[in-house]
Amino acid sequence: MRPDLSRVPGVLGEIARKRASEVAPYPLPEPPSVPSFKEALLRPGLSVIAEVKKQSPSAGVIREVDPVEAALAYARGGARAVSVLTEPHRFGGSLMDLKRVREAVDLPLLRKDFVVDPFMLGEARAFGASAALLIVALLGELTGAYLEEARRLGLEALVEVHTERELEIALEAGAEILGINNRDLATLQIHLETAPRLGRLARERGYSGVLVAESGYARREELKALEGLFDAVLVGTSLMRSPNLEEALRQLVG
Ligand SMILES: O=C(O)c1ccccc1NCC(=O)[C@H](O)[C@H](O)COP(=O)(O)O
Repeated sequence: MRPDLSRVPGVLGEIARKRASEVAPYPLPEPPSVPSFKEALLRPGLSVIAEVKKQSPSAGVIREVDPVEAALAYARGGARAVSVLTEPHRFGGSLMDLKRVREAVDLPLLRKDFVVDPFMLGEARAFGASAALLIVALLGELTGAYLEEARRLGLEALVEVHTERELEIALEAGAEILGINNRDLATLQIHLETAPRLGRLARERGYSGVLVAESGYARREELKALEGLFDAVLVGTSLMRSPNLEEALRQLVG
């Protein structure tokens, strides 16, 4: 049940094909109990998923940081969930980061990686994630099958789209937590009107689940376009660039 990644363009394709080449199943530890990702995002007001992101293809090296320290600062600053990068080559993440953050904070954790094999879902659950990211641009028509496997494992899924076609696939697959990425993961270009546009379209198509806007947010006024439409926003780079993560988060959401 692996997607065909041969025609996935740009940076996204390079990262995904590398991750696919590395998947080698091994015995997984007993999964810990974890809090609900969805329930956390549905609390009143715009929820923030704060991302621990040491580096990225678009920003380069962002911050040398202990992921546990960053997650604790995010928790103090009011984050409702923490996204932990586990992709090692372009983001400097690891499953050990996820495990250590799980042991340090009570918030629900999102495994942020490029899931291209069902085994990566079992890893996410075993190392303490409440949810894993499923990128429709990678999984395509397999999105529904990966969603089913996640549910079987007791893992929630943030199903991420960037285009109208990907939105249709996500809705067809039965996504309950829908992420709309302002960033084109192939070209790295960011357009902040993407999330509101596709968020409105999702609601017009009858989607009543959780809506998450992702990427490119740095200032509170940029979040105004999300109010009344989105339940949550995922923010990484602008927080990680701030001298004080807790303060930056408080300023962002007030
Ligand atoms: O961030 C990148 O450069 C990137 C490149 C290729 C694939 C994915 C990438 N980022 C993943 C994300 O979407 C972001 O980490 C997340 O939405 C937070 O975005 P930001 O607040 O702009 O760091």
